[in-house]
Amino acid sequence: MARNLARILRGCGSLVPFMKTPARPPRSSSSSIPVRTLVEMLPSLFSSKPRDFSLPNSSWGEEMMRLYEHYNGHTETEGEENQERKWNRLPSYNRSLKYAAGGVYLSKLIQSKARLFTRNIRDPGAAFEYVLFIDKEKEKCVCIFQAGHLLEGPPGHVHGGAIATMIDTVTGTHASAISAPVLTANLNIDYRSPIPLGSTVLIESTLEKTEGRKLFISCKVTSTDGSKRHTDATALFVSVSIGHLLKG
Ligand SMILES: CCCCCCCCCCCCCC(=O)SCCNC(=O)CCNC(=O)[C@H](O)C(C)(C)COP(=O)(O)OP(=O)(O)OC[C@H]1O[C@@H](n2cnc3c(N)ncnc32)[C@H](O)[C@@H]1OP(=O)(O)O
Repeated sequence: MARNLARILRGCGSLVPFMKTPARPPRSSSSSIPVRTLVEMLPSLFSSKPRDFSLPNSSWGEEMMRLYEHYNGHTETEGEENQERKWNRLPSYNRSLKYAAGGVYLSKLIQSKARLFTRNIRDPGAAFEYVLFIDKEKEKCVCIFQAGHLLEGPPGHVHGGAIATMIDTVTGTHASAISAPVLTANLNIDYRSPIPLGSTVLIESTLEKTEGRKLFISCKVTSTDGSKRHTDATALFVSVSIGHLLKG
């Protein structure tokens, strides 16, 4: 039993930042974790509160904060029929453990060290700072994205791969909110104008239709005042079983 737990926890080294890890006692052998240490670690493994990356931090600029405050819990009236759209913030964590299905899958996910790479950069503001809001009907998502200096591609501008990452993340989170788990089957991107490094932009996604396991989502990236179109995209997500995810 203790040996099995040790194996899971070794494969789980990336969880350590979330645990109140006691000072490591001397080991009797290089490959085993003392049972006492395991017992001390277990409660915090399952009760630790992960950091919600969608909450403001000190790196957020004025525009990011202004828009965050605008969308957070905000209700908009739009269209000729004066339809109301209420925006709800989606929390965002850097690990999948929270979404694990339990049993055999839980231990496999722990061993896989699953984590979301956009939420895995330690230096706040250095790369992907973003927060997503979704409407109650789950037809639309809006993301406020501040692009940090590590995302440079063309001098002074955001790398196209980083833009693709954000589009995949926004549309993928949108699709997951409707029918998790999903995988991206297809992503088409038109880059229309470069995004200045350090700027804040809006990424909006719209659910176009669903067909069986398929979700078709469109996406656009604009300046925050809407005057400049940076990028257009369409994405297809296919909802899959957890078994499909694990078999790779
Ligand atoms: C609140 C929520 C929070 C969540 C937080 C998480 C945030 C995460 C955000 C980050 C998100 C990051 C997300 C990522 O980065 S996901 C990582 C990148 N994506 C992948 O690695 C996916 C790899 N591909 C596969 O695993 C399989 O091919 C999939 C699962 C996609 C389908 O294999 P499966 O065996 O299951 O199904 P099927 O082959 O019978 O196809 C089913 C249907 O789909 C149609 N089809 C398939 N492919 C294409 C195609 N290319 N164009 C057009 N159509 C396509 C196909 O014709 C069929 O249609 P129909 O005949 O039924 O009409």
